[in-house]
Amino acid sequence: MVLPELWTTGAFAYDKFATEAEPLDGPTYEAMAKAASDAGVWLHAGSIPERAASDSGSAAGEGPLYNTSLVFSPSGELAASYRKIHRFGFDKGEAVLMGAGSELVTVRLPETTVGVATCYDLRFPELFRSLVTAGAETLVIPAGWPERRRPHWTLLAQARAVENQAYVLACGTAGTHAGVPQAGHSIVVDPWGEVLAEAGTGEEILTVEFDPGKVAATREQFPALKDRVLGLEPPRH
Ligand SMILES: NC(=O)CCC(=O)C(=O)O
Repeated sequence: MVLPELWTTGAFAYDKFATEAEPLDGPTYEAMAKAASDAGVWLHAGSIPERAASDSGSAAGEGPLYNTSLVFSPSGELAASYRKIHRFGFDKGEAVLMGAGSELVTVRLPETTVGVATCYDLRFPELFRSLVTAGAETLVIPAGWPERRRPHWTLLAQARAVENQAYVLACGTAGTHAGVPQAGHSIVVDPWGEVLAEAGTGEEILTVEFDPGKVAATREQFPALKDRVLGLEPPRH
């Protein structure tokens, strides 16, 4: 199960990031750990505004903020957390308010290895290539993507699937966040680039069954990933 980005505050509700921020193991962590174990499922619980502990040991609440995703196992254990690496700089909000993550995160499930990214990360193919190099076969992307740029959302989700020969599960917010209409349109794309399921603009539960073995089969039948040329030099002039 996958939830969207910053659903506890609203993706574009910059004024709420600091006031609604939680430590990693705060109330949302508790509720989502219980939800995962009650349902007995792997749960990517979307992201929260995380208030990290202060390095300097000063009073609680003064550490940096991060846009942090949480992934729980079916027993309710935290399997992984991921701090969004590419902050949305367009209107300064996130890039000013949040710190940047610096670590790639993959999670081994029994059926597939998941690579984790968040929203704006979708625009940066090198992140996904690094995740695939680290073993990812399924790319999971919670997002708060605006309706205004919905064509980019579906195009980029398909592009990341095709170029990496991986499943893409991208879950977007619905409704209006701080005056910005959201795209919704959560989407599941297979390693060949075919859209297996796509939601509408409104709130919706999207259910899809997929074959994790299709990643290896696609990579074997059409081995484009093996033909990469790495380490190209910049032009000399
Ligand atoms: N929440 C986000 O990262 C917004 C990204 C976005 O609107 C875009 O890339 O376009």
